[in-house]
Amino acid sequence: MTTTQTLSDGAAATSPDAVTAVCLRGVTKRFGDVEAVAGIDLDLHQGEIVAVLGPNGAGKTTTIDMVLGLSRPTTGSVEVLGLEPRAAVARGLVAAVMQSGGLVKDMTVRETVAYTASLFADTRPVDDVLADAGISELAGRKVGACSGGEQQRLRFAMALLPDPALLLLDEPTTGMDVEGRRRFWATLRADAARGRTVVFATHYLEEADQYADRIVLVRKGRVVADGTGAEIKALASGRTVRATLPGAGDHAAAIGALPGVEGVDVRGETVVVHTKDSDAVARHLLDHTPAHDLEITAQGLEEAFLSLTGEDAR
Ligand SMILES: Nc1ncnc2c1ncn2[C@@H]1O[C@H](COP(=O)(O)OP(=O)(O)OP(=O)(O)O)[C@@H](O)[C@H]1O
Repeated sequence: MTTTQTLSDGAAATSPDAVTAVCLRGVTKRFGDVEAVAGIDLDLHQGEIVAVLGPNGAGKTTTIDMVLGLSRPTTGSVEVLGLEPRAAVARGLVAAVMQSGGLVKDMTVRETVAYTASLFADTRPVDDVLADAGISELAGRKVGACSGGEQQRLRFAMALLPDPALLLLDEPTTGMDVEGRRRFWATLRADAARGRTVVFATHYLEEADQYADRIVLVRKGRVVADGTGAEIKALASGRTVRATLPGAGDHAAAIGALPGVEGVDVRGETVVVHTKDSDAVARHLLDHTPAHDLEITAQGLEEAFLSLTGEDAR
């Protein structure tokens, strides 16, 4: 897939006159020979929970860094709530939870949050953000004694201090257990209902599908699909038809020419066909070849993701 597939306007929670939370226009970012972001146009709306989904090296972190004003695009423009990213951050409108760094092991959880609060002119009460992040009971614990998931929730508490209109999260639930994850998303969902825009980067279609209103799929620095979880899954709703086929090699070309067929693998006397129209393939195999023992399977979520972002994605 080389062109962006815009499947919905993603504006369900938005009134027509709402300010766009994040606006990217023709954004590229180069590091020497590497084009980490290769031309992204994107509008994210207030109150949306958006997953930026893509494999390693797709450009997710680079894009988030530009939205945070940590780096500037090579070309194009980034606006956050109508402002230049650094101006939006300086006003406390944007906060982020990144994967690592930013914590002092010898400080307690409460000291860490209180210290961060002291850096802002105006923040929410420390106890409130500890409670929202589900770590009130850990307040007196040294950061170094907290698990990875607990440290991630501590970063989340710190990010909630300025009550940001836009919250950016890079792999937010790494290390969290099931209950921690559930609480985390429940908090984010409640905040989004009050208008906070939440953008998170993830490798997992399942997490994106479960928690995001909208999934922006990136691959090699470009947006390759943009829509709800159901829409993204439908894009890759192919099936696999497997059959025993004596002389499979002689039939491969004809099978490959059938409508909807995306790939044909011949492994000895077994043929494996990836297709959007499994009925047509099954009909052809049974009517025009000596195929037998047909099996038709639907693609799982992870396969759908791989077929949209893999090397052979069209
Ligand atoms: N500071 C840098 N210098 C050189 N290359 C960089 C730099 N930062 C990122 N890259 C490259 O840009 C590309 C995109 O990286 P990025 O970290 O944005 O991907 P990602 O989608 O966040 O990946 P991951 O899921 O692995 O975190 C990669 O090829 C990466 O190696």
